[in-house]
Amino acid sequence: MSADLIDGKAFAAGLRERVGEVAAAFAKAAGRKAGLAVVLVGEDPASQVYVRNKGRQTIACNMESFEYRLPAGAQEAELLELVERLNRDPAVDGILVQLPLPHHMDELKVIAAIDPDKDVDGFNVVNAGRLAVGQPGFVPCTPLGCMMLLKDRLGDLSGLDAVVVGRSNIVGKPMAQLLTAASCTVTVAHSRTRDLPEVVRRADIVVAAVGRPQMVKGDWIKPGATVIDVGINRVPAAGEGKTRLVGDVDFDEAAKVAGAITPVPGGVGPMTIAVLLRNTIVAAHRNEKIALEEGSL
Ligand SMILES: Nc1nc(=O)c2c([nH]1)NC[C@@H]1CN(c3ccc(C(=O)N[C@@H](CCC(=O)O)C(=O)O)cc3)C=[N+]21
Repeated sequence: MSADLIDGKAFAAGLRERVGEVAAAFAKAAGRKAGLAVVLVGEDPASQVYVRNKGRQTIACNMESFEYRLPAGAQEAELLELVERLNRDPAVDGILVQLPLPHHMDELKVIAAIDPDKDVDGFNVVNAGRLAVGQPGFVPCTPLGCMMLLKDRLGDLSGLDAVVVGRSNIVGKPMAQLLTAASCTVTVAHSRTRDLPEVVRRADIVVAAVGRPQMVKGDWIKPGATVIDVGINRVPAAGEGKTRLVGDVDFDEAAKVAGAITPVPGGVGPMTIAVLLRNTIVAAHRNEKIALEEGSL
């Protein structure tokens, strides 16, 4: 391996530290802690682990965590009612409804019900629109975390060729907009892109977010490029019933060619939750009309 490792886990720990300090000062100024509400529908074991981790980290950052669980069979109307209640609750600054939802629920409808100024996931169309036109709003946590890692590594990104592999609403599209706003020349590639390896080989910055284990190969990477791997795929591993996590990039191959690369786990994943906490403390300052010092996060 010749690439430098981009340590998302360490960067996320530093970000949580800063969020914790800002949140302590907020609690003093506002006379209450900032609050994040997380809603989980159903009993998916992986989702339960994530929700528990979010709650723990929220509390560790001097904020209040509110957890709500609905059974997998709950009606959509029940969830919408809960979201409305959280919208009105002044102790709640941020609302996250864990996705995916059960199939009988309309995710777009549920996300649309969240007050855009409490939508710390940045999934509401109002926040997508704000990002598209460059207004302040909430930016989805995973792409914002990727941008933080890129700027920390590369500084000014202007003029660089960036290729985003994947066009989802939660990663690919907002990622492309953030890179465009940072003056990169951006290509959005996906499963139907012709000669994908050739397209990726042009990139100074590769962001892989397609959800296909180890799809991006070493010979797709321009020597010295910066590779951000958003994929989190659980695959079978050696040993009876064993599994392991791999990204969308073939790490061992790509690390021989890239200038820098994020690992999975320990790369983008931990950044997602740290940025969620960052977005929540930003929301709290806006809700209480307390100024947040530029550069304190
Ligand atoms: N409304 C909503 N917002 C989300 O942000 C959201 C969601 N729904 N549904 C599920 C996905 C998934 N997600 C992850 C967050 C952190 C890690 C993470 O910290 N991963 C660790 C490894 C964790 C492990 O070992 O399983 C890592 O990459 O190092 C992974 C995945 C947020 N999501």
